Amino acid sequence: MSPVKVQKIVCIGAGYVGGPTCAVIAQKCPDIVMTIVDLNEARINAWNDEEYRLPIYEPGLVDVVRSCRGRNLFFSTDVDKGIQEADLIFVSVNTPTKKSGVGAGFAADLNFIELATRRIAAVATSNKIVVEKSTVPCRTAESMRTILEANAKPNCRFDILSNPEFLAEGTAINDLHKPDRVLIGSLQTPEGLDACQSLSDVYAHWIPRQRILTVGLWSSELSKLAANAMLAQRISSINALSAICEATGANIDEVANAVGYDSRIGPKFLKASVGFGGSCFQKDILNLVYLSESLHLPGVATYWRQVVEMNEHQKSRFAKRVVDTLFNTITNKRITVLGFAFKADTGDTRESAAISLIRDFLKEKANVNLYDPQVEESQIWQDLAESSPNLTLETIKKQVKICSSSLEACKDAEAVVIATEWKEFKEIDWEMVYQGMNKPAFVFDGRLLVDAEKLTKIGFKVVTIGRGNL
Ligand SMILES: NC(=O)c1ccc[n+]([C@@H]2O[C@H](COP(=O)([O-])OP(=O)(O)OC[C@H]3O[C@@H](n4cnc5c(N)ncnc54)[C@H](O)[C@@H]3O)[C@@H](O)[C@H]2O)c1
Ligand SMILES: O=c1ccn([C@@H]2O[C@H](COP(=O)(O)OP(=O)(O)O[C@H]3O[C@H](CO)[C@@H](O)[C@H](O)[C@H]3O)[C@@H](O)[C@H]2O)c(=O)[nH]1
Repeated sequence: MSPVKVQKIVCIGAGYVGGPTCAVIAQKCPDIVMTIVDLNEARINAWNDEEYRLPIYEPGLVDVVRSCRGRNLFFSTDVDKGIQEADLIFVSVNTPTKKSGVGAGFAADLNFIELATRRIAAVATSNKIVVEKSTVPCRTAESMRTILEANAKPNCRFDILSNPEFLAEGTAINDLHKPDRVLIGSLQTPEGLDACQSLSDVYAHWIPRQRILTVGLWSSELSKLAANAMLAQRISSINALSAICEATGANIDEVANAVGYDSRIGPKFLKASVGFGGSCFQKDILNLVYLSESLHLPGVATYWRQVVEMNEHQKSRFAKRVVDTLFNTITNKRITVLGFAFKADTGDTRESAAISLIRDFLKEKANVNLYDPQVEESQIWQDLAESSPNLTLETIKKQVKICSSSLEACKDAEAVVIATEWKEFKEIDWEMVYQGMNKPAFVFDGRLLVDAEKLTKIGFKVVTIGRGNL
């Protein structure tokens, strides 16, 4: 046998990973036909939208899709046809934290992976390379292989690879064009190594070979969880230090800068914040916690769990600081929350710190004005309803007003809380905001975004994460 030259790829799952990743593969590999399939018809329709109103907001994505959709990039709901025609299948479905049953609240829900795997086995009529793109617990590839082999048609073989994705939302296109590395895990058998070579050849269209790391399957799966756990751990560490700064008069930016100058530590991912969000960090760490417990390593599980607990503490600590500073009550006061996405340059709200903040403000019976430049209104109502199950949506809508600009949102407010680091919040006409607010006018900067000294000169009382009150 020799490595198969990949000509047709299907990606199952047209989400935040499948969409951008495979659009970039199509852009960089004009000799490969790429089809992205999904059961969600509305999502596929949006990917095919004539005006390019795509289902996710990601800078640069529209240009990539525009350059190859209809040429060698296709979006479809016909999952079976996609599977049958492809030589290589990416499985890029969601793997959320389990909500019930064994491991609820920690383990990854692998139901979507299993359904996609069973579908591949049921409809494939030729050999396939099956690539785990989703983030999964260590040894999931083994379960996939068992399912595929037990249901394979005669003369139909499956080789399984792990190829976790490391893109971050908001910078996905740049991350895909110039990744730090591409990781491919395979069985170390001749067939496994051939499959690995086939996928490496796809990436080698635009990524230098020395950045394509090939390892064993289980190392690849675990490396993805490890990378996210270590990134999140840095944020929890700097956030823990931000609490000490607030109590001592040290400045977290100065501390992070001084610490990050050490080349063994490095400057990235040391930005203190109101807490990390996103669909991955919390989910993947809890997954690691569950894995550690299943392996009878409770000390290891406790260590990683603390990274998530610190994050929860940071979010509630910040909400409490708002209440404490506003003279211990925010009942009936108008609080403006700027930003609802979990970070700038995305419309994604999964695990966004803003959701926890607003939930806490609603508990205190505050009125909230909210503005985010990208998040859809329907998504905001859904997130707020889910986070405050004891309140009816009608009550929430009485307390929360979604505004169409920062200026509108800040009008008549007692305090502005910056929850997401959108660049436009830095550039607001703060003089005008000040004039329209009740006095004393407070700004709570949960993202180290605005120039606190400048705002103080205007007249604001500025409270910044990781700094004592000015
Ligand atoms: N979002 C990120 O930035 C990111 C980055 C790296 C890795 N990941 C991982 O990648 C995976 C996908 O994440 P995402 O954010 O793209 O999820 P997502 O929810 O945006 O997309 C998953 C898609 O899969 C579809 N799907 C589920 N089961 C299906 C099936 N059987 N057949 C066809 N379609 C099916 C869903 O309809 C959905 O559209 C997860 O495991 C996640 O942890 C995510
Ligand atoms: O110094 C920092 C850096 C990030 N954040 C916050 O951390 C969260 C996650 O940010 P980021 O990692 O940039 O975005 P994600 O899209 O969640 O990407 C992470 O999760 C993905 C899914 O697994 C991985 O592929 C990426 O490598 C990994 O960075 C966001 O709320 C950020 O605001 C901070 O508070 N301080």
